[in-house]
Amino acid sequence: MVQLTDAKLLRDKAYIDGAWAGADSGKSFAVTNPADGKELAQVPDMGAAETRRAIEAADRALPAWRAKTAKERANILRKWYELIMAAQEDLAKLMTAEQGKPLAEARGEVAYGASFIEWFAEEGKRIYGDVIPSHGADKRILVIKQPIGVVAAITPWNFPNAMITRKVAPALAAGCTAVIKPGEDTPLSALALAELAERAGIPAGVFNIVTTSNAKEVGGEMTSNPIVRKLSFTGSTGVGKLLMEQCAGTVKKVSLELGGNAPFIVFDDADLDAAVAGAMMSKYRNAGQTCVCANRILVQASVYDAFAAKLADAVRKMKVGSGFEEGVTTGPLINEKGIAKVERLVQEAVSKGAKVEIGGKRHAAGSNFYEPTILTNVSKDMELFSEEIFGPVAPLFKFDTEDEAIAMANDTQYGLAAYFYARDIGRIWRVSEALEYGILGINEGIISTEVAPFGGIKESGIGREGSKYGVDDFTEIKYMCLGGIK
Ligand SMILES: NC(=O)c1ccc[n+]([C@@H]2O[C@H](COP(=O)([O-])OP(=O)(O)OC[C@H]3O[C@@H](n4cnc5c(N)ncnc54)[C@H](O)[C@@H]3O)[C@@H](O)[C@H]2O)c1
Ligand SMILES: O=C[C@H](O)CS(=O)(=O)O
Repeated sequence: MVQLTDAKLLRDKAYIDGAWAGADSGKSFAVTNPADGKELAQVPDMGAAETRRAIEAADRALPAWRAKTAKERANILRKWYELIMAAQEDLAKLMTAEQGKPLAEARGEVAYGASFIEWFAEEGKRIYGDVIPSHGADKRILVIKQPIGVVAAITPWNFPNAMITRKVAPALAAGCTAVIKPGEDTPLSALALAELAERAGIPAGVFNIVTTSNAKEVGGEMTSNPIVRKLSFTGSTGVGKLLMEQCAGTVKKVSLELGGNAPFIVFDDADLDAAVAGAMMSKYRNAGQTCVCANRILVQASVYDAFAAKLADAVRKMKVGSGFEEGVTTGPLINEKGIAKVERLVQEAVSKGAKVEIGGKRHAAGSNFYEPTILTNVSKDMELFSEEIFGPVAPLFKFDTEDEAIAMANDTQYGLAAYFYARDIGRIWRVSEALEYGILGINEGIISTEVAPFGGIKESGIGREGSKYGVDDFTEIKYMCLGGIK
């Protein structure tokens, strides 16, 4: 069990229409610690009927919530932000227990997640419209923006707090109401957010959490129910495509934050120490389980050996173990499926000639732990060039020219994040404009912040989260033509 200061933050019921509820069937499913497999809690295993009730509750709550002024909603959201930050340690412990990331990373995610609530509480007050010069002397043209309505959100396990607040904060600030299905591996962080939302005064029905091990059934209700006007999804590209198809039947607006295959390019004019520091942060954060992790490290031939040696020195200093253990940098992967994928990709690369410089196998700390790994002598025909690794594995590819690096970097159906290290200003502009990605880290390995637009192109998604752009996805534009004015 997790020892919390505020025991009420560990909730084992779903949250619908302001009430803590079990499944109609009475069924529940286990939430386990990926570090040791121990059960943390049982949560309700809900289905379509409960999801429908949550959607209907959100619909009933919508008129009063959207009728509040932006400032009234902002005051409530600000209170939620303050309660989350006051509970940061407990929320971090819950997250490390159910997701595995080191406690320091979990604390960081809680603050990152809360920053979206802080940011959008203010942005909700700046959802401006337009007065447009009229096309007729007897007419006046106005444009207003209104909340899109009931929002359904489906979120992943790798950031079980921030991927929820990154959607719910702009939605609620704009006057929408929301129903969330969190990842089945990590529902406790979501339920703790609901407990704090209730304490903050977010009215019943405005924010609902449906827990389930049957994502297909709950998602099927979310994507087909006509009351839902918007689906916001964060997860794999494959599931994103499926949900997008399912939303077509009722022409729902969709926002998709999907998979990545980030290139991390080190040019011969890079500051190699800075590049190594950036690669460590980008590649190994959350044991490599982030959508913006460096997935392919591309190093110019003349600096390849020097970079590889420096990176290896840094990786050797990493510590694998439980996220609660002091000094641990790399926790467990989320489950057997996740670690089996990493194992498959490494073994396939080795079978085609890759050399394991460091790591390359499961760690003795437990069945879900994988050694931080560096592979050299890798090539484009290996599956890890095209597939998202989602583990602590850094394949170092070699290139000769700038054009070759850009071609390799863009040789993927993904387009979320890309990184490169260089100091020549002409190169920085040429490469920045040539890379086909939604986010660039230039001499920087950590790029995520609430003030900037986060999102991808190609098969990495649709829409942006965070920044002044993030609220647009939760509003509809209405054009008003006032006639009869003489
Ligand atoms: N772009 C981003 O911001 C971002 C952020 C985090 C994770 N991701 C991506 O998510 C993936 C890892 O997360 P994951 O393994 O949880 O992804 P996933 O797609 O397997 O699951 C994501 C969510 O979708 C649900 N889901 C799965 N199948 C479903 C279905 N048929 N109908 C409805 N819901 C369904 C899951 O229960 C979970 O809540 C990676 O590809 C990663 O790149 C992207
Ligand atoms: O995994 C995807 C997250 O969006 C990563 S980040 O926390 O936003 O950098």
